[in-house]
Amino acid sequence: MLEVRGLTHTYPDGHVAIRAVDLRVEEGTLVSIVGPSGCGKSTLLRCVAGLQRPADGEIRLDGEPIDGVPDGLAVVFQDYSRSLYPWLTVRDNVALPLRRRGMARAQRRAAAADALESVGLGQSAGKHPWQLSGGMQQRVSIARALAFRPRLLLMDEPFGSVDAQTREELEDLLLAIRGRFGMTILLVTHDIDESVYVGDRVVVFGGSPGGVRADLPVPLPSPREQIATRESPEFVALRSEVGRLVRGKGSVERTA
Ligand SMILES: Nc1ncnc2c1ncn2[C@@H]1O[C@H](COP(=O)(O)OP(=O)(O)OP(=O)(O)O)[C@@H](O)[C@H]1O
Repeated sequence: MLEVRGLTHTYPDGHVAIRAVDLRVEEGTLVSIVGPSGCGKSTLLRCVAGLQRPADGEIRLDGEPIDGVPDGLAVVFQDYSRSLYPWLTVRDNVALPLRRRGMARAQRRAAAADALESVGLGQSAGKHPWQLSGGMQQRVSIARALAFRPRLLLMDEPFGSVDAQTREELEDLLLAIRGRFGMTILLVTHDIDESVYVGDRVVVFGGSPGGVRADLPVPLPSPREQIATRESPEFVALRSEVGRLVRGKGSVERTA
């Protein structure tokens, strides 16, 4: 369980990016966070990741306060090209964080191979990132995050740099991974359709300073399917509602 209470973050220049954010996420839930540019989504994620210390409020993961980067947490950012080391093989990129955690060599290789298999890149372990397409490189970033079996996976626009078809493949990969590993996931996205398609809940952020405008359950059955799910009346209705809320129209509600 992830609990965020009264979270406020002020940058050193005095800018208050988020104010009094409350959020509770049950274990194994995938929460999509959407909202207009600049409303503080990444700020929230960086505070939860322990990468920046909030001015006020608290964040607890399974009851333990987050103060610094917690164990069992992995982050995937949009810019895979800067997060992978070009001089290392795909296998070594995935295994590197395991080495830093003191895992023995044989275990590292096995964990990296398993993680690469689970993102469909078992055959590419010996290649270098620059030999792979953008979508494949982002799969490597996801494999690296999965390799040490995080309890909490934070993703900041992870599919923002790939083409539309690859994006759909990665969305389905994310759902498959969540089904297999069962970790809690916070996914920041600009894409309203994506927020509904992958989410168990959609949290709409807005305002300045940013805060939670709405927290909506996603009443769509699983498994989801790119065409049938997106055509369903429930999907269409929720996507419209989220769209209105993101644009600052529609009633503010917290229903999840
Ligand atoms: N290091 C910083 N110093 C000062 N202000 C910052 C800093 N980083 C972000 N901000 C400001 O804080 C606010 C929230 O930024 P943040 O990046 O969290 O928003 P966001 O919702 O993730 O935006 P986007 O969707 O465009 O990525 C913005 O007004 C931004 O300009």
